Amino acid sequence: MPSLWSNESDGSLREHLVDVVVSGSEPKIRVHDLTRVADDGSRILKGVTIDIPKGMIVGVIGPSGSGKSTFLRSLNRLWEPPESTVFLDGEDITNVDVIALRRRVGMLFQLPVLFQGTVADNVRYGPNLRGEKLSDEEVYKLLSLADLDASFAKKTGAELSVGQAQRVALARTLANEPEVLLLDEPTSALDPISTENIEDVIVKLKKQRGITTVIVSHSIKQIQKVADIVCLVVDGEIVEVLKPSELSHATHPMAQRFLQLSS
Ligand SMILES: Nc1ncnc2c1ncn2[C@@H]1O[C@H](COP(=O)(O)OP(=O)(O)OP(=O)(O)O)[C@@H](O)[C@H]1O
Repeated sequence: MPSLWSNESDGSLREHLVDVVVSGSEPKIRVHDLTRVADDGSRILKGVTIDIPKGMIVGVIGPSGSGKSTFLRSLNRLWEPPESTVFLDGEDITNVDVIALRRRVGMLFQLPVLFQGTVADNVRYGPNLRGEKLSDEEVYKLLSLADLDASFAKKTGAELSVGQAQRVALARTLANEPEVLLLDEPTSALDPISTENIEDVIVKLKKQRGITTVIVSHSIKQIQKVADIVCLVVDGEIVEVLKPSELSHATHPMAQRFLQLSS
């Protein structure tokens, strides 16, 4: 159960991480002993413990069915975690109003689902719910942040490619000014160029806005491109935390096998 701040069993891991972690600062997200038991008694997550530093991009990789999505969904209560297991800025998220939480912790899925209406309507959706009306300029700015030009504002979902729709979904999420982005295989349905666009935007958001990001991906290449640190999940546990450039150093046998097959 590695923590980014300390790892009793592996001093070298701590050394590896010292230069990417801002030592001493409060983590943006703290996950402590998070366990999920399925109805049949099997454990989907087994005591996951990790601190996610503010402003960092954390990649989550691992074999299919290892619990990556369940972990991600627990961070904004799409799956309700037990009390006192997930904290945002030190506050137990089960005590935070769920709508407010999901504004602060936005999420993007594998396939974008746009609401009826235009792209601009979609981008305005969240602010509208709060009684805020975004100007055209504000909509264009959000589209630009997601690498779409202003001409998209009037289009409808039916006129967009999946990659463009995913960027609209991202702009809609960004309209809520999230502090954290959860990305669940956000490019697995996209072509290589759309994939690159989204990857570039993820890195830009970190640099320009300091958004803390957790990205689940099956692409080692993608994780190496965008992530600052990588969590290897095997059978409901985070078995290793590594720098992207050091993935080949993974020691857990299943993690090694997964990495060999994926590279
Ligand atoms: N609501 C649920 N009820 C029971 N079991 C579930 C539920 N959701 C997920 N599981 C099981 O939990 C395990 C982990 O699922 P999860 O989707 O988190 O894995 P994953 O690592 O994201 O997989 P993939 O890479 O294939 O998306 C799987 O065995 C899955 O069948």
